[in-house]
Amino acid sequence: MTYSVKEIFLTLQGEGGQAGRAAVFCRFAGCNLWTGREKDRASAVCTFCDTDFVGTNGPGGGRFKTPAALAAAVAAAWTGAPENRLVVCTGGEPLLQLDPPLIAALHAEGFAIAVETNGTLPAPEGVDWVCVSPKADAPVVQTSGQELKLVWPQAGVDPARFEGWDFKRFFLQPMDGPDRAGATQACIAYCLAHPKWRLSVQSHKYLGIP
Ligand SMILES: C[S@@+](CC[C@H](N)C(=O)[O-])C[C@H]1O[C@@H](n2cnc3c(N)ncnc32)[C@H](O)[C@@H]1O
Ligand SMILES: Nc1nc2[nH]cc(C(=O)O)c2c(=O)[nH]1
Ligand code: SF4
Ligand SMILES: [Mg+2]
Repeated sequence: MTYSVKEIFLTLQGEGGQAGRAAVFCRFAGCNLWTGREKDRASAVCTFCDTDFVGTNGPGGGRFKTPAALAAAVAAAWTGAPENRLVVCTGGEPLLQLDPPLIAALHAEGFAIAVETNGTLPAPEGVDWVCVSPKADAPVVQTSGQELKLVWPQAGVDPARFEGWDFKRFFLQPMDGPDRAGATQACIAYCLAHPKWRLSVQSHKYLGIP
């Protein structure tokens, strides 16, 4: 298949349990919960998205005709020493496009593969790190993985809803937007009262890195 990619860039993972780790981000174009157009935001299933995932015109983006071509572009973005290579497949919704041939090609380039997903599609075999971030009005089918990272507060979502799911760690990530400061205070208070949950700050936004 042809893969549509918005952008490919090297940075530090800013969020969750691998925060601080160097990674190539492969941001796939398109999402099943929002068109990405502002005029559709209010009527979308997911209304708080902080990301431009429309089109293939970002740095390193494009349409890749083969898994090997996309894996080579990811490898070319890795400029550090060869060990501990990590690619974070995000989007948009990466599980609309990440398929077994691409997983094989990324592994062949020496990468561990992480995904950031809304959980509405099953993760294929072979993904090394699954981060599910549930959205209030979108049924989740991927209820296991390395981390569950809930953007919070989300109207009508009690974190306790997810506590029986099969994840190694549970994170609350303050919702960025007009009241990020208030969301951060609410997440801190929740984690102090419910120590199953840890705080995930979007550290890249404070550091001024991508
Ligand atoms: C842009 S999404 C792409 C991956 C996938 N579609 C998903 O939602 O998990 C990447 C991460 O950013 C989180 N995110 C999106 N908008 C956010 C916001 N306004 N504040 C905090 N986190 C946000 C998502 O929940 C997800 O964990
Ligand atoms: N540095 C950095 N870390 C991230 N972790 C998840 C991100 C995403 O947009 O999926 C992201 C991102 O966009 N930048
Ligand atoms: S599911 Fe993810 S990519 Fe899609 S609109 Fe929501 S946060 Fe953005
Ligand atoms: Mg982001």
